[in-house]
Amino acid sequence: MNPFTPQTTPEALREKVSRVLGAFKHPTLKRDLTVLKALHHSALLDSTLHIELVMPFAWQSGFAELKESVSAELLRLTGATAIDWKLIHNIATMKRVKDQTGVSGVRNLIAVSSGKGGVGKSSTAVNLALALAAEGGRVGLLDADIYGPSIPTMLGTTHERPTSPDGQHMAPIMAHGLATNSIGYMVTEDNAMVWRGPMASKALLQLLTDTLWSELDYLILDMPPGTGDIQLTLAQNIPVTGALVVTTPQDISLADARKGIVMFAKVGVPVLGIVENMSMHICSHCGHLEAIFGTGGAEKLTEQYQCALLGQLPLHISLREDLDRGEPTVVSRPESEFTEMYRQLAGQVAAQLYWQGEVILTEIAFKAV
Ligand SMILES: Nc1ncnc2c1ncn2[C@@H]1O[C@H](COP(=O)(O)OP(=O)(O)OP(=O)(O)O)[C@@H](O)[C@H]1O
Repeated sequence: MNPFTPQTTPEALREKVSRVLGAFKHPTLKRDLTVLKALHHSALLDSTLHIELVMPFAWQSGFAELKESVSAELLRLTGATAIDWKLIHNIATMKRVKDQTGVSGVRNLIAVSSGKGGVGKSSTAVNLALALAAEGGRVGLLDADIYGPSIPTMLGTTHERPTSPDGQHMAPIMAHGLATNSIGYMVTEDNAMVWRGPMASKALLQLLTDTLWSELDYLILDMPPGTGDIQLTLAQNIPVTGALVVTTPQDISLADARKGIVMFAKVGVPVLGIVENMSMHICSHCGHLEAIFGTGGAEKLTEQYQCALLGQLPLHISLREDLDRGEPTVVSRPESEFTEMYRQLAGQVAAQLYWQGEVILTEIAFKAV
């Protein structure tokens, strides 16, 4: 036992640790760690301070910043010579649209949408899913973009085919640690193009419910682009927890993003916020920044609709090249500034989902095998 702290009781130690944790400020903490009851365990053993936190949303980056910011203060206050930190994620299941029953095994379903095609919705969905996993969540990705299922290409899984362990359900295809499924695994692109509205929506609902998702904290749904009947049907019938709208800063894209926000509002799906993709072009030769699609548009949109601007991603050739190779940036360049941006986005999405919603008790997950 450290000579400075022989008299520290477990209660007094907990109180000290709580006070320091409670003062920590972070963009993902709308209320502090003591309000969250995050401190699960603290003990001082052989001069080592053991701290165990339990968080209800994916928080690995926030945790790293916490350690960096408060460790010196904790060592000083407790007389410990080292800290053994532990973070456990027990991710909360949040209330869904109109109290719908969830998908078996899935705690939270996040729809990634866009008012128009080509703004980088699928790219965002893929990198966001991987970033949420890096932040500590168990994550799945469902490609619902029936007219252009690009997820298998982006994950390098185009040759995979789902298997069925019971002749009725599909086992998801695992890629870079994500549980995935896509209409692209089952039909060729030419076939997908002829699907009509009701058929497409039905196929997607089936894909969602007939996949044997393992226990997932977050299932990312890459929606078909646009705000037509299919999107409306999906938004109405899928037990979505929250939606993101991806846009570029360009006027036309913003006008469409606006339609997306209105569509989700109509069916009572909470919009977690806007993601601005291709905010700035970064030249791969000289690093020069250029606002090809204009600036400030998404900010205006978030002011108008009072929703959060969750992240701004640049337009950069390596982001596209990584996706074309089936090795998304978040996994192929984990130390890059782009990965950092996606991880920040993931942290914001996870936090926003938690703070904006209402926690429900996790249902006992049962698999229909
Ligand atoms: N930030 C970015 N930097 C560079 N390239 C990007 C970026 N975002 C997307 N792209 C590229 O732009 C193209 C279109 O992206 P993506 O398929 O994600 O768009 P989408 O909105 O999902 O399109 P659709 O609606 O047609 O499915 C892809 O080739 C992708 O690699």
